[in-house]
Amino acid sequence: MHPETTPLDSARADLLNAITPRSAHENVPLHASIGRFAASDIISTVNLPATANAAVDGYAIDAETLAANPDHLFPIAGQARAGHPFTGTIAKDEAVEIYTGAVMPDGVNAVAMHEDCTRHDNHVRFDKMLQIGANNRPVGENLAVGEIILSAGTRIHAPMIGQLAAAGHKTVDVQNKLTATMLSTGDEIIDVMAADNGTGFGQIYDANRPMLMAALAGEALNLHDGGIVADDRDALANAYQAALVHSDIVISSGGASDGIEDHTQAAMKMVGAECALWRLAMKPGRPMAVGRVEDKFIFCLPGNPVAAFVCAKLLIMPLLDKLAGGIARTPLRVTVPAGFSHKKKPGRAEYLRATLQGSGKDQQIQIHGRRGAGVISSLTGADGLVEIPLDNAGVEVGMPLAFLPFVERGL
Ligand SMILES: Nc1nc2c(c(=O)[nH]1)N[C@H]1C(S)=C(S)[C@@H](COP(=O)(O)OP(=O)(O)OC[C@H]3O[C@@H](n4cnc5c(N)ncnc54)[C@H](O)[C@@H]3O)O[C@H]1N2
Ligand code: MOO
Repeated sequence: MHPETTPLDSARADLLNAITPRSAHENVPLHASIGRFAASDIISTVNLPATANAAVDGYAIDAETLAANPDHLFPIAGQARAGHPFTGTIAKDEAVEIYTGAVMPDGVNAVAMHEDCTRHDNHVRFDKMLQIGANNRPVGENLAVGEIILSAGTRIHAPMIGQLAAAGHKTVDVQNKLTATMLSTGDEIIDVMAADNGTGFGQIYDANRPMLMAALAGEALNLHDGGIVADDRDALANAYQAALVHSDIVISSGGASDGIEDHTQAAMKMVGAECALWRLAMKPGRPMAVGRVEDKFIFCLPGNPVAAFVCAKLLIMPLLDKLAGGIARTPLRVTVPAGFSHKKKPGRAEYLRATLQGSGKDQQIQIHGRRGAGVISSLTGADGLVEIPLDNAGVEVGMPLAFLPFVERGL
């Protein structure tokens, strides 16, 4: 008998609903706000640019004077460079030599590129007509007073840091980091960093903890290394309990299923966790479990490394966003035709590792690597995941499917 499973979307939605976001926040220097969640709206108190300025190198004039006198040889009244504004006065029939980024002086309203002008000593003739406002960047073109620079809950990325710096913000009010402990379970698992003599018969190196800690490293988390715990329910319960003292979340991998050596369910009970989810209708990732202890969460990832990685990305990351006071991210889904066929029974969504091949109309999704849930090499070199929906009974070439890109191939 197959146990009940929950579709990923409804599991994620229910868990998101069950989360009360943390509200503590702190002020951090601008450069340290990368990857953090804005704690409040930041409204611009400035116009950017603050003054109209030239968008090209050339000559600034009054466009109406030029329209009335196309052949006029404009005397050059002076020079305006970025950081060196022209502060003199300009008569209607005069021009200013101007460079990109220089403040537009009073009395001119358009800039001609020098390629479109003919210079005669200290005069210039314009070879083309100009519209008022041509080649100048108006006040507030980038950002106007009163506009939102950043909404509360937004995850701060590099362009936002650029915009905040441009608007004069030295610090940002961000949500506090969550604290998480990552541990691996299994009698067969040994720590690659601590092993002097390789693996013994039947032993394997811990791949999940280094991989998952690396995957979560940029996620506004204080990450603690909870080490490796034996296949023993008391040891696992003790490890959960110890981690819960200082962590908002505990993430374990392995022992999530219900074999004789799978102790996560029992250990969660022992620490008083209420089972908020057990078993997802997806492959890989079926044994995934989530327990809740007051406002803290225990995430029990399946032991198979690909299953652990996929569950961390698709289920845990959005939950962490919300828990940290941010807007839960929804992965980008791009619909692309399948370049492969695949047999599958309805009732379980599948997330296969994939690459995008070809371009334009010929772009197709191809399966990357071998298929098992333990095959880490299917993740290395993949561009992303392809989702084969739960109800789908198989894939034929040309069938449109959702492709979920990994960040490594995003910009
Ligand atoms: N009778 C059934 N057997 C299994 C089922 C099932 O429904 N009925 N589910 C299968 C699925 S699906 C998965 S996924 C696995 C996961 O189960 P567990 O979470 O209990 O994982 P383990 O048994 O502990 O380990 C599975 C596999 O992964 C290796 N592993 C574990 N931890 C690590 C680590 N830190 N680094 C590298 N590799 C790790 C472990 O050695 C096993 O090979 O269960 C299926 N079985
Ligand atoms: O669904 Mo398992 O999670 O095949 O690896």
